[in-house]
Amino acid sequence: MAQYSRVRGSVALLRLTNPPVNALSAAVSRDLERAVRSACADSAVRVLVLRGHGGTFCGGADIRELAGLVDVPFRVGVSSLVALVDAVEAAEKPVVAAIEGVALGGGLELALGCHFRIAHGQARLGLPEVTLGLLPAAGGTQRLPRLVGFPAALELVATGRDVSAEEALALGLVDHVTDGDVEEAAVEFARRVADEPLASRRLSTRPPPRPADLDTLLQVALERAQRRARGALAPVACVQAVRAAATLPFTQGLQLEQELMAALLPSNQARAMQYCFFAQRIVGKWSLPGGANWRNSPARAVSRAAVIGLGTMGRGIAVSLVRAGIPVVAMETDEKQLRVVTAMLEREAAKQRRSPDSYLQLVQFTLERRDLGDADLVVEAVFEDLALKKRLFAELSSSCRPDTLLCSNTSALDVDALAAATRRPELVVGMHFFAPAHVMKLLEVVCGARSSPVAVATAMQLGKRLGKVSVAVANCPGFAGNRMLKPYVEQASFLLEEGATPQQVDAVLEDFGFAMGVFRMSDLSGLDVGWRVREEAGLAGPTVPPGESARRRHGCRYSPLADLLCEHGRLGQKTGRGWYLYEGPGGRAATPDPWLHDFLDQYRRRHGLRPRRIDQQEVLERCLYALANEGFRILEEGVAAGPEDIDTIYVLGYGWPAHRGGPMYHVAAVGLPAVLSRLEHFRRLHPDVPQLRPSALLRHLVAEGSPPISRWRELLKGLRSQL
Ligand SMILES: CCC/C=C/C(=O)SCCNC(=O)CCNC(=O)[C@H](O)C(C)(C)COP(=O)([O-])OP(=O)([O-])OC[C@H]1O[C@@H](n2cnc3c(N)ncnc32)[C@H](O)[C@@H]1OP(=O)([O-])[O-]
Repeated sequence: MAQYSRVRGSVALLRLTNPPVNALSAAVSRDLERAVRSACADSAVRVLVLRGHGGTFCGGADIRELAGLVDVPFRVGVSSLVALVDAVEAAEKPVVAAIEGVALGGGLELALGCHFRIAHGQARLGLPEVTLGLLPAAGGTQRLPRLVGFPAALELVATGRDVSAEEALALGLVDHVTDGDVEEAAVEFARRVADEPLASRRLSTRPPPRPADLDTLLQVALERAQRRARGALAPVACVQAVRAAATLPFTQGLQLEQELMAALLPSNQARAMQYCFFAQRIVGKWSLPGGANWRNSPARAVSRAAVIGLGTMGRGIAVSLVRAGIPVVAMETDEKQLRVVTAMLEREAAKQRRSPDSYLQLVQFTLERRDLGDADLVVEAVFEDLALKKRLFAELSSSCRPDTLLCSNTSALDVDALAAATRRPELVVGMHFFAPAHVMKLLEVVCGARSSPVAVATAMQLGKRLGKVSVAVANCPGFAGNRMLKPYVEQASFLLEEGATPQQVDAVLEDFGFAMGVFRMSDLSGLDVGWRVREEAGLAGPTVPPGESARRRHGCRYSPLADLLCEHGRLGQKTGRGWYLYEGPGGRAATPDPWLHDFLDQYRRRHGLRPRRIDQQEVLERCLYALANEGFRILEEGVAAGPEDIDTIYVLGYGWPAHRGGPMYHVAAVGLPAVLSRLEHFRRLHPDVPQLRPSALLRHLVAEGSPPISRWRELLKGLRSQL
């Protein structure tokens, strides 16, 4: 696990070995500590270089231990790591960290215990513990501010953001960056510093920097963390721990860090976030009914891509591709959009500290379909209109190379219908990005009935290359994410009919931890999007069969409230009014609108609906259980392979709070029998709402004694699966 060998006579080279990411399990930490002590005791050794095996320094503490998934008490992992970092820092001989790949979490804390840090130019460094519901508890919150100052330390610890080697150098986090061999550079560096005094290099003994505005800075950071945490405990604890570095001596700061960690480690929030971490890895292990899977189906290389349509979605997709270094041919007729995408690329280049040209030269704008001919993969991102898309796919099928993959960014339309319009249905898949596509981490890969393993593998792999988490789902209206949104939005609308207000419903959902309540979200994305879909489905507008009552469709309850707002020209933020009032068209600040409240009153009167007081619990249960119930149906039909897929989609694509794990994790945590009983209760009260009828899978799981969520995937394999 950790060996040392002597190189160039007096340099001890320690190699941390625990593939795939050299995680510091309790055993590995202890082993490395022993190796450090023996190297220090070796009189032939003057200086130590610490590196990781296989191109990675260290991915941090072993999350499986912290999450209680292996048979090692989590506190043992923490204390072994603390002891290791302390031993490294206390060494009487200089220790140089040679960082390549990543130094994350406990891995960076280990590097902070070293006296010098050398990084490869491509390395990434960070303290992502907060994303696991934890904090850096091997001295990271105390050493980092002593090295890089409070503003940077507060930001890095509370957000978990990782930085490039270049940024790390600018922050003072590393001493030197090399684009050559990091081990060689570190050994060279070590020989130069072998005789340097170490006192000032031990961060625990350094006084923390004290800028004049430190108190204000700490207060602002705490308030910001509280505001942004939306109920999550870890970001606030992170700031409290870093703040201790300003007010307490090192050992007492460390003590507080440990106490905060002891509170976070066994918390439900940390469990939920660690579940999310593993869920995001499980979803990469896709399989298809014929036996093809992530292991046996290699992806095709994508060295040139094309994007059709540079509207909101296409622009973000093009930027994502360019950022990943993939040349893009972008087809768009509207010159205004070309200017927008150019400006976006310039901004992105500045963010990544690259020259604008390095990005702009990767994009070729065109009006001609023949220029797409050479692409390995085309992503269509035109208007959401099935007939238009089918025409386009038919044309692409004749104008592109026969092996070009044809992908659609549709968010709900039938991928099989698009495939059927081509002469290569096996090379058609859905690639459903989420807006803004260069920011959002989720990609739904929609596998059509005829999509080939290579098409699925290539789309999944491309998503990963773009820095996203790809989730494979089967083709059905709305796929997994948008399909589950429908009953959720519907319940919210029914609640308005029954007496709630948009701000009441949103406040409950935002208190739960959603980035945005359902009505604010609908105003942001535009009410007309759903209106168009409902018109096409014969639910709204002129296509509704004559004689259909306003509040019923196909014998079931229907709320026309959103349609009525659209008819009043209230399309959301873009028109300056929707469920809320905004400063003007394009405004962002939502305020309650007296017009809407009058409108709701009149609507209720017109339909003989007597408003009643609706409590928070009912809002939460009706909205969230209806959504999760649809999730069970999706699992039952095999549209998604497991609860981890649905939870990943909701956390990364729909603002579901990670500290609550995702909709399926949430209902499992509440208890399936309780959820079933509440759904049965609501179903009795609303017999004309089919979405409240508990799904067969939920009933089945309850009948089986509510097995833990980690077993559902296996149980589902016995059911019909499209994946
Ligand atoms: C104690 C004091 C406080 C300290 C706390 C910490 O350090 S908390 C930790 C703070 N650190 C972090 O939060 C960093 C978490 N890790 C990452 O961000 C990424 O894994 C990566 C960037 C290191 C590599 O990305 P990549 O795309 O190349 O690879 P990939 O992501 O697909 O993973 C490959 C396999 O490795 C597994 N695995 C990974 N890390 C760990 C781990 N620490 N542990 C255990 N396992 C880990 C992962 O599950 C997967 O297993 P599978 O499915 O094959 O059975």
